[in-house]
Amino acid sequence: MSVVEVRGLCVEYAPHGRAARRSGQQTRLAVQGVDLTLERGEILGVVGESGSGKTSVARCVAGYQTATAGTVAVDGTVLTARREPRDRRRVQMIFQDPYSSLNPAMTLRQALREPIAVHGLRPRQGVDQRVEELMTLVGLDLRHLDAKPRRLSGGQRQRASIARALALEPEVLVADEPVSALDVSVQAVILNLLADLRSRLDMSILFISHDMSVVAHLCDRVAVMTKGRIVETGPVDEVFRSPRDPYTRELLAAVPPHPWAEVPATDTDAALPDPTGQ
Ligand SMILES: Nc1ncnc2c1ncn2[C@@H]1O[C@H](COP(=O)(O)OP(=O)(O)OP(=O)(O)O)[C@@H](O)[C@H]1O
Repeated sequence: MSVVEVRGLCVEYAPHGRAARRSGQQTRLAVQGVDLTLERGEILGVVGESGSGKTSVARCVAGYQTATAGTVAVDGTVLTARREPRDRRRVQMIFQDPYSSLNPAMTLRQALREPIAVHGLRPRQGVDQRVEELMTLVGLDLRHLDAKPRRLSGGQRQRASIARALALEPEVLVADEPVSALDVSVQAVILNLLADLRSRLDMSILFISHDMSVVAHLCDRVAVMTKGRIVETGPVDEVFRSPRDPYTRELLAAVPPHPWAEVPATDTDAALPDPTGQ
């Protein structure tokens, strides 16, 4: 059984604010009947230009957005945006800007302890050990435990937001453009971390990106989205070798090879100067 099954998903946005309504702005159909499946341990890329509806699909899967029509099932159970905490935990989202999931006032230790404690995922005496395990899992040095997010580099912050998502022991990670805001040298490092988490934890990942070369680097399958619809789905190498849809061909033609595509996957982020000065 697929770990995520999306059927006939539609998302409509009403015009926002009185001025928009007065000026006769129409309801926006951002997602128009999307079907998707994510298999266990798979990384599925959803790729398309800005405004194609990728984030709206991602938010519905993670339970941040109410669908106008259609269903999202996780492990065969249909979940709406109103989820019980137990179900909300099953799908975790990471964002382009890791600040959006990290409280600037909290140290990493506090940020990682909190979800474990709130959801009662470890007995009290096991929480600190779990926090350290999570730091190690995402490749963060334990000396950063008492740092606040602003003291970290962009790559370290993204690692921390991944650790926080993993603290909830999700079955699925939804990653919305998680490397788009990072320096090119750090992008490959975070992509390799996601690939590593998939192999080590058998994690299933829905990976949203506008960048075909990033998708080619990381994903097993790709769904190509434009104007709220999926126009092509298939194994990444097949879609790249012989794209069937004209829009996919257009996307591929527009993308130069990524600067890091040939770079060996060493941990360049860890080699950055330590912003905590320690
Ligand atoms: N909260 C909202 N209210 C109104 N319209 C919205 C809202 N969120 C998204 N939209 C519109 O819905 C369409 C799809 O947006 P969405 O963010 O899902 O696409 P995207 O492919 O992820 O684009 P981007 O990469 O720019 O985020 C766009 O036209 C966008 O302007």
